[in-house]
Amino acid sequence: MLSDGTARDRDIARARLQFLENEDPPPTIVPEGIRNSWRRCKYLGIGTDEVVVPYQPDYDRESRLVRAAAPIMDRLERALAGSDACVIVTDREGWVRDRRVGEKRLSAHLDRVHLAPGFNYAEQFVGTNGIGVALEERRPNVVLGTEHFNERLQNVSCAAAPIRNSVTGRLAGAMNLTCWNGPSRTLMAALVQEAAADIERVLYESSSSHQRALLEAFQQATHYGDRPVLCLGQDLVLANSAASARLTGDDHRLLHRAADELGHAPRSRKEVQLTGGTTVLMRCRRVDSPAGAAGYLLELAFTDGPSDRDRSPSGTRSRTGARSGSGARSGSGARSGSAARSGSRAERDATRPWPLPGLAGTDPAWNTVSRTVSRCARDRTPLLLHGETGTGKSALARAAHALTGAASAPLVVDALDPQAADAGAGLPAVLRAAPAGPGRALVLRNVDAVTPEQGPAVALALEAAAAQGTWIVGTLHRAPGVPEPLRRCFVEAAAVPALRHRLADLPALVDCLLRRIGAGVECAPEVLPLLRRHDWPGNVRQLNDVLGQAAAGRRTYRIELRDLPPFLHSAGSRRLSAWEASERDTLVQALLETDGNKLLAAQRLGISRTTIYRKMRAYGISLPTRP
Ligand SMILES: Nc1ncnc2c1ncn2[C@@H]1O[C@H](COP(=O)(O)OP(=O)(O)OP(=O)(O)O)[C@@H](O)[C@H]1O
Repeated sequence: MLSDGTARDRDIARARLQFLENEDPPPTIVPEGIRNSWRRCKYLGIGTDEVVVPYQPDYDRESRLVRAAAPIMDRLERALAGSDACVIVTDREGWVRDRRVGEKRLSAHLDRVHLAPGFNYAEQFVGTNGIGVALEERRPNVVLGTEHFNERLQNVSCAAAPIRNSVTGRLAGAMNLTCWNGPSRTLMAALVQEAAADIERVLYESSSSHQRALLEAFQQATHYGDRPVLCLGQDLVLANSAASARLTGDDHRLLHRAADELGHAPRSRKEVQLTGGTTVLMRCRRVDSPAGAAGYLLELAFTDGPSDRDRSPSGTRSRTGARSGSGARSGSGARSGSAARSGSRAERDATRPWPLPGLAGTDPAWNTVSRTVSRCARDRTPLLLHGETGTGKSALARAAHALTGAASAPLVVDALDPQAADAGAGLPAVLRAAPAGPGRALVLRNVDAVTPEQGPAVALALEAAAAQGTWIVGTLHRAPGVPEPLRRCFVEAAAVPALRHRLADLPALVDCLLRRIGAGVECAPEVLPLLRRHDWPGNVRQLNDVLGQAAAGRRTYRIELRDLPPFLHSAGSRRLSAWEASERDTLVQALLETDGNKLLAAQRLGISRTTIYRKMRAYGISLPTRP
């Protein structure tokens, strides 16, 4: 830890000022983690001289995290009594849940900068700080004095470490130690990491015996080698990277059903056809815990459709499916384990971004599908892309085709287009008329909408185009939907991940889509967390529409919470009637206009405050508190 006057502090302070005036921070002076955080802060337009953070005084003081952290916080409070140090625990969104301070002056200072229970210290509100960086980058870090983005935090230093739920692998919160500038940074970092590990251990011990049994079985099975392993419990899915890269959430359900059908045989094998058409041989073992059957451990061997890495140099054709871990939204914990240990080529490839022109994303499943589509475009391998609507199937084909240096864009034909789907020879005729030859690409959207009558003629037209060198791509929402005569037209298949399964890509996608919408349009910092809460059934297309409409109707230079459509402010899972949807929208509008003040909103709508609370609960409305 350095005192205010050290040369390093001065250099960092100077680099920060230059950075604020648009110079990139010199890597020799500013550590990489800090540089990256400063860039994120600048992108989000975070203030540098005022601490303005959301506050929610009503939170669960008995949450699992708070209970797990309590004995560790008690111990640290005793150890740090009278010292110039403070320990803080936050939840995974950065809300401060507990704080213990050694001495009064530091306590008063932290109150002034709102580093106190009920306030949110995520990076998107306060800028570079230990808690924010630990949660954003999911790793321990130290932020010293002038490295803080906000000037008001520069007379303290902090070390923080993420707290993970070791069963699900998910982030649970962060542990942070803050003190006046001065003490040794190594000690701070070591102390905070040890405390985070202790909380993780308590969390593990408080998990169910089913979950612990599954995790143990999973760890044993993945300890050696990198064969695909999947563990399925009632509320938990564990997959190593070799399995998660090739299975979708629907595949998990199929495999679960197949395992159930095997009954109670201690070890058995079964062949299962996955949603992408690939067949997998699963070896299944039931996992028991002291409380009964916990779930299944499946060791998988993909018996057809070798993946990228198995493709021989002589050009043997293959089928691939790609997707990252799954099911997190359906109430199951999902994690990818042993990626570091296994390190097969497919896994390493998945972590390497594969940028395509005009598209954003670096999620492993997105990287894998981008790489597959590019290879197919280069080799003219007919490809079937499946994934929910708006995930970017046509966009991928367009971008990969452009990357081959082709002069013309792909011709996109939609089998659902009434003209193409015309009962006469409509669709086959449209396909036959498409310009064909090397350098051309033909995308047939909604392949599954081709009628049985049209199927044979459409297959012939696609084969004829492919024979002339045209790259053929088919898109549809669910892989098994390809009608029989058309199956033979496609040599490879790949899954495009849903947006809710790659939410880490959200900031890059928002950035990319806003650039398309127009120069200078940006989002207020509190917008991204709200976008992250949504499921996005319409995927990137829906995100694009929401941003486009919000940008068109924005009242200031940037998109604010109140510019977003009301459905984003509510998290209800039930389908609403038209009347209910309109009631919810009116409620959200009133709350936004009164800055979340329920009393004012109730008065404005002529209803009681109790009613407004009840309706907010019923519709799942929770407006982030505005600073
Ligand atoms: N990774 C991405 N980066 C930027 N924009 C994207 C990305 N993925 C999709 N989009 C945009 O989202 C919109 C929808 O994409 P696209 O039409 O390719 O979806 P799709 O999966 O083919 O949909 P459908 O199944 O309905 O045909 C397009 O505007 C596209 O440019």
